[in-house]
Amino acid sequence: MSLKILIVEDDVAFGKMLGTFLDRKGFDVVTCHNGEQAKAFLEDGTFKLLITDLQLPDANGLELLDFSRQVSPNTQMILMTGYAEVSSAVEAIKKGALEYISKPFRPEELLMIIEQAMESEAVTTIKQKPVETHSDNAPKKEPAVGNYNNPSFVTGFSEISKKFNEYLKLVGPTDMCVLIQGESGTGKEVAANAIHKYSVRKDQPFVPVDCGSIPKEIAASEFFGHVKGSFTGAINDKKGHFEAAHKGTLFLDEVGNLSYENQIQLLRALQERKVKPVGSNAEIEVDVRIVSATNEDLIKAVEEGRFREDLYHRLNEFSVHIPSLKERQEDLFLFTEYFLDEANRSLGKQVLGLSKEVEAAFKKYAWPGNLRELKNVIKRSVLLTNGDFIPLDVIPREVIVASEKKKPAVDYSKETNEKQLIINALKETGNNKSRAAKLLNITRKTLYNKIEQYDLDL
Ligand SMILES: Nc1ncnc2c1ncn2[C@@H]1O[C@H](COP(=O)(O)OP(=O)(O)OP(=O)(O)O)[C@@H](O)[C@H]1O
Repeated sequence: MSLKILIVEDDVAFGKMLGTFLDRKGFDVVTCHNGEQAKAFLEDGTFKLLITDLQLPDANGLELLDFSRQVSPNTQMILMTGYAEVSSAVEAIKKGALEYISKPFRPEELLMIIEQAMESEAVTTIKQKPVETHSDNAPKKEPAVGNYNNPSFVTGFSEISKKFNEYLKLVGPTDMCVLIQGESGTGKEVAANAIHKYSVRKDQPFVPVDCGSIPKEIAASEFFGHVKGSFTGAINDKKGHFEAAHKGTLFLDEVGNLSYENQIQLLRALQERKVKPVGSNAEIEVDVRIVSATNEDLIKAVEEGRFREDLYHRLNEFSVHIPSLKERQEDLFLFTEYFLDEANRSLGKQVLGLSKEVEAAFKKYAWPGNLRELKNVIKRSVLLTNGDFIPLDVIPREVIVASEKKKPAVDYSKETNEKQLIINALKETGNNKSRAAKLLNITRKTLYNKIEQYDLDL
């Protein structure tokens, strides 16, 4: 007989993915989607482990915990929570839940908690059934589905990401010109789009313009349009980007690449809120919000006389620094999961996750190309992966070589600076107490005591 697990998850695809994963690992899994179904299963009294979402359409995980204690006292519980629900999770632990796991998480993390529980005999276990080998008749797996409110924008849960997203939300609804600064591939266009989506202009056009790729000779016609016959090649009237973005948002990417002459034209249009198409005498009024982005230091460009100071101040009514992937290291696996899901969907694949070796290499790599590089590496690897997990040999050489050069991770066993070590371990494990305790080489109970002793804010 194998260990019987009840999964309660209202996100049907995610529940199914977890169920399939654990089933393949040899557990006897039943998945349901609401509190009522869960209660009916629990009354049966045969489940050793209940893994439930905290928020269910008709119940709450804590309620299920109470219910389970009454009707099936031998059932242990793991709570799945959202980022902001840690206080309820702590309450659940106090009430006797075995552990909680913050979403989004990878199925392997859940497996680790289950295995630890089994090792510590918190869950009375009978041997698992043998793990299924891959066959063409194997049940189809659902791709991992994230838990994001907006399917195309991952906010991240590191402190720096939270702050950055807070800024986007605050400035979005205003009409301020925003300058987004950040390295290449960090998601500047995605952020500009988020600002647009947070504004009252959200149902109007969002027009992205790559200023780096417009030759300076035709920039005026690109921005302001032209009339037929105004220059050789102007065979028709053409609307410019300003007109196209009327009532919406114009996103000027790599704005630092505009020629000095184009900068003057742009400044004039912004000051007068009017544009004149090339070859026309008529001025057109435009109502456009400008969001621009740069990956160079524009202040330096101003100092060196390459960028006009007046335009810089005009564009920079509010500036936002977009963190590099290195700065938001804690979000690495959140983005990994998201891009994995995206790649699975676009390539028609069902890869479940990273192998342990790839996970370690990803952690050590510096990701100079940021999110774009991560996305590309994952898509390529998903394409080349035949099994459930991405193996090391499909990962680009540069990721492996660069990660091999790096020093090993911090040694958590040192007894100095205990509080900082605990903070680091919690950070490194995304606040997962079991894994943090393992890293620190202490029991989970000791870790909870230390958290209380040092008054660490969870
Ligand atoms: N928050 C996010 N959630 C999901 N995907 C993202 C996010 N940010 C960026 N991406 C993805 O990462 C890739 C790079 O993003 P984007 O093109 O916005 O970067 P960029 O900083 O504008 O790049 P460049 O400097 O080269 O213009 C895109 O494929 C985008 O979809």
